[in-house]
Amino acid sequence: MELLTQDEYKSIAAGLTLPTGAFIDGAFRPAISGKNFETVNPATGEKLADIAACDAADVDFAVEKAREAFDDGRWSRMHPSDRKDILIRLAKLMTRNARELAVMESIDSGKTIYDCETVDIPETIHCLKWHAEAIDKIYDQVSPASDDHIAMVVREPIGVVGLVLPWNFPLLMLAWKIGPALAAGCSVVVKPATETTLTALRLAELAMEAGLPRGVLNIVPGGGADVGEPIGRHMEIDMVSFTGSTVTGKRFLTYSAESNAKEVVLEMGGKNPAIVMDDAENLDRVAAHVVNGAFWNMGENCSASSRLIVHKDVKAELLERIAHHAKQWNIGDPLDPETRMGALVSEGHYNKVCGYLEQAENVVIGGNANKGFVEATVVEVPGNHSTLAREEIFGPVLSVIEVSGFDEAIKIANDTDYGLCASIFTANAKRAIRGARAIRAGTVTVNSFGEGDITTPFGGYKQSGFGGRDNSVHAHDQYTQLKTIWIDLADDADEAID
Ligand SMILES: NC(=O)C1=CN([C@@H]2O[C@H](COP(=O)(O)OP(=O)(O)OC[C@H]3O[C@@H](n4cnc5c(N)ncnc54)[C@H](O)[C@@H]3O)[C@@H](O)[C@H]2O)C=CC1
Ligand code: BAL
Repeated sequence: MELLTQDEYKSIAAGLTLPTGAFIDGAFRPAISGKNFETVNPATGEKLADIAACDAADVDFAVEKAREAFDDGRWSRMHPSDRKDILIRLAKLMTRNARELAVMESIDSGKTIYDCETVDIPETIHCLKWHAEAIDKIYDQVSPASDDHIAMVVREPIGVVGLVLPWNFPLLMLAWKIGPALAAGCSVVVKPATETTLTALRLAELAMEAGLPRGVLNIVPGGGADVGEPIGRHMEIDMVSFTGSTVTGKRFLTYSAESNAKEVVLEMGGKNPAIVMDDAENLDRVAAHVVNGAFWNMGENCSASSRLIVHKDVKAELLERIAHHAKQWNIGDPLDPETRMGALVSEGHYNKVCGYLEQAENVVIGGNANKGFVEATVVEVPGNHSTLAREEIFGPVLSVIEVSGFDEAIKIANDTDYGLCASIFTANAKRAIRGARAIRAGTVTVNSFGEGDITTPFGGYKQSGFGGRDNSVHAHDQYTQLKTIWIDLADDADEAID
């Protein structure tokens, strides 16, 4: 899609109708308490809307409606091909409304319109379509059996699912979860991040237009303690899938243990290493990847390459080239299509990132911050023990650690509580494969930065992930459970039971 001008985007933003109610049982509603919370544009500080501030009572209502929908089979027992048709209709409606969704996402989150138009919205649509297309092609199984029995292994939707979302890719993370959950036949209760609720509400409206039966997709806006915790502790929710910080993710294990032992899938933080060895080819290209990995989406990305582990012999040249590429990541109005770095998501998060910048003693590139915007920053750190090398900053801050050899690089890469993503830049194929195997992370890219695509599973080792994977057919495992149906075929079956 061709990009518009800044003025054209501003005019779309000014004309948007923003959804403000909770979306439960197919309709927008105020919170039962009547309370609201403000959502603001982090790039300007302007209030955008007052949104229903839900709590446990709204969660109960949404779960009741989701359970009703699941149990009467209006979606869970619909023929998979019919579910597919409705989800594809939703994807088409999103395509028709892509521009509006991109602008809404940008003003609500501070993300650049460039990213919203070229990545977030198209990837969201692709994700929904992909899972819809997959669902009538995933087969149940018949087990290898003796003559005396036949056993079927049937995949059933898990039931009512709670989805608790982060603010860094609001629509895309929603799609990563509702794509497979709805395709599988589940009913869902979604809690968007408080900072970024608007596009989830709009998507729910489009889903109704596409023909999704009421009660199947419910969006309950509100705070973590008010809505997230009641979802985690709900006795009628069968499974929760969460993306966000490790601290909050772990709480869901407690909620589950203290309620109904619901299944929990957690996609959490990262402190992802990019290893650059002395034999890496084309340092300019490597620098472009490292910069993209560190600064894309203002570093508000769980898979951001936030630790550069670089061989001492190539460090100086690589940093020079990184400085050159970092200059192209200009800060500006997120609605200007030329802008590559927008505003951080909230004042609170901006202050947190600035707190880390204050700890930086050896700033090589950038280091400045102003009113919600932070420059692409590269910091040399004394070693992997420093705070900047260990904690997830979730901002555009790249910490550089110098090493003298491959084994040392791998050891440092693994010296972290996290294990989400990693990349290795080397021309030596054996090193690349040995490194990829040795690094304890869910995704390792070689001579590139990335997190794979919809066809490949995404999730973390160690404290980056728990219980399952997003993306690919493996994502369907989260939202389904296996049932064995065993049938005795022996002539004397009745006697055998006695
Ligand atoms: N891995 C990732 O993709 C993300 C990581 N983060 C990290 O987390 C840090 C804090 O950001 P937050 O927005 O506070 O992340 P968070 O992990 O606290 O929030 C994620 C979701 O959990 C909900 N939540 C918060 N507290 C909860 C509770 N006690 N019980 C149930 N649900 C709860 C939030 O409302 C949001 O919907 C960031 O600075 C960043 O480092 C944040 C967002 C995404
Ligand atoms: N990068 C997609 C997953 C996340 O940041 O939460």
